[in-house]
Amino acid sequence: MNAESLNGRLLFAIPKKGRLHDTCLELLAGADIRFRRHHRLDVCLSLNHNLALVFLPASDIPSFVGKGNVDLGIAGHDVILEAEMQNYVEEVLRLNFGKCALQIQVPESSHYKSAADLAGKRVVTSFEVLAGQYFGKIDDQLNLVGENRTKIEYVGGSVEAACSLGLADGIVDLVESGDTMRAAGLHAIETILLTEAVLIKSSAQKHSELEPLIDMITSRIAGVVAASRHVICQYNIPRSKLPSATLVTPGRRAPTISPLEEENWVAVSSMVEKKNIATIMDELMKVGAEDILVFNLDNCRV
Ligand SMILES: Nc1ncnc2c1ncn2[C@@H]1O[C@H](COP(=O)(O)OP(=O)(O)OP(=O)(O)O)[C@@H](O)[C@H]1O
Ligand SMILES: O=P(O)(O)OC[C@H]1O[C@H](OP(=O)(O)OP(=O)(O)O)[C@H](O)[C@@H]1O
Repeated sequence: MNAESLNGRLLFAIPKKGRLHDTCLELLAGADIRFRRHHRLDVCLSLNHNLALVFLPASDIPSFVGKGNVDLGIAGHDVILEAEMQNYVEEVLRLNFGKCALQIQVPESSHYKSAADLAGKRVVTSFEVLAGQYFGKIDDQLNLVGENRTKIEYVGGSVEAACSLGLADGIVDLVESGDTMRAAGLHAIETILLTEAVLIKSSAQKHSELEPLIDMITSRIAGVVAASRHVICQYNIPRSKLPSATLVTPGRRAPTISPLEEENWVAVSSMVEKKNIATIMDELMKVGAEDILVFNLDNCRV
């Protein structure tokens, strides 16, 4: 492939490894963006759209999109803020994965109870901008100046080892399950930010001839994301109990109701949020539903 073969193509940046990579590939498959990635090659042409995928380090994607080097990308909300690209990229769609929290953590054995207790101490992090802004405000409130201000040290990884190595009094890092934090003998004392993966485009992208393709990709990915959040719930119920059941499963517009061969019984089918399904099934049983079945959705446009 040469540079000319990219001419006129939409460039779509995808994290090349790490936490977001696998789910991004699932989204591309769900959006029917086909490609063949050659071993060790980070740029590849789509086989069925006028676009090329660019596999980049997750933390570089906001700057590539913000500076207009690529048109579209998937990145954590956290790294957009860390790269200070929030005014240069537009967050088009929240993607409902890569959810975690940027938290201030200290050794469980320490006496630090809040970020203010750590002010003036040593904090190690890969998020020096966000940590710097957060502690900067606290330092200002406490009128700390010069050497007395909080010392933010950057490390590229293994942040959680910093306290036990004696390099830090506290750290700022991402937490999802909390396993990494607990394994390192740390606990969280404050949350700086909640984050998830987002689809981003360059703010300068408006009115480009690529806009229709961006809109189509956005709509396809939105469909895959919506499908992952929902299930189809189907059940049988006596017609007389339908009013209470449809309060439990109102559907997006309305539930689909079909007559059964058995007199006075109907089958109901309705889209519901996956996270509520257990409670919904409990409620449906209480109002007299039977034969409750739940199906995953592969894809949708809602
Ligand atoms: N434990 C986690 N659970 C969910 N999402 C996470 C988790 N850790 C990180 N993320 C999200 O994934 C993004 C990439 O994190 P990852 O740990 O893969 O980065 P990385 O290894 O530094 O990637 P790269 O080196 O390629 O930049 C983070 O910016 C965050 O948005
Ligand atoms: O709360 P948990 O579920 O344990 O997740 C938190 C860990 O996940 C991320 O690192 P990751 O495992 O992606 O690897 P990295 O440190 O190499 O970036 C993050 O930096 C934490 O170390």
